[in-house]
Amino acid sequence: MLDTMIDAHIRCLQGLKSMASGLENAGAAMLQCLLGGGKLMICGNGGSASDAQHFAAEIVGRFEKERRAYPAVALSTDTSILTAVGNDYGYDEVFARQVEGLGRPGDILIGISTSGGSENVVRAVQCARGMSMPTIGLLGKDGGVLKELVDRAIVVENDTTARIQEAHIFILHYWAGLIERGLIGDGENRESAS
Ligand SMILES: O=C(CO)[C@@H](O)[C@H](O)[C@H](O)[C@H](O)COP(=O)(O)O
Ligand SMILES: [Zn+2]
Repeated sequence: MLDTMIDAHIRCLQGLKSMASGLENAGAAMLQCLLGGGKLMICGNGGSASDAQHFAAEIVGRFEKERRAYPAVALSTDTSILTAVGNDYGYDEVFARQVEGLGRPGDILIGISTSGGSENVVRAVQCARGMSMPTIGLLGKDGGVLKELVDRAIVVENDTTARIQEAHIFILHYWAGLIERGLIGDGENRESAS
């Protein structure tokens, strides 16, 4: 069981090598957004909510280097907003409503969904598009409906949700490093103490 899982995990990550240019371009778009004064908004359900929060923490806090803070917000964190919007408008609206309230043109929305089909992520992307916010989908399986909806689709083509999630967090760490190196520039490239 463990051996099989490890082998499947490695195969899944190996598959990312063929996605190098798409991954780099999406990371560069996020870097330009932050350098231009925009913010990253990230949403997803369950494990993908955790991934959204993890990534936001690495942008607002830090990844590996000492630097100033940059703006990123995970849309799964405010329980008052989630319960109010979920209760009054339905769970499908919990992310879209926050995009409408917090998003500005020039921000980027990153929707994370292993199936590519979560309705609340779909609606958030539709809302962002209506507000001229570029959208990135970090997806799995065949990319689902979100693959056709987002400006940039990153699809981990695997059928196992856990393997997709493991690849997603790897990609988010790759992006965090790429973005951080771009934010710091060559001169101030200091390792953080911890
Ligand atoms: O972490 C896991 C499964 O590994 C679950 O919590 C999983 O994220 C949830 O079932 C999500 O609701 C799945 O949504 P999505 O990835 O299909 O958009
Ligand atoms: Zn999981």
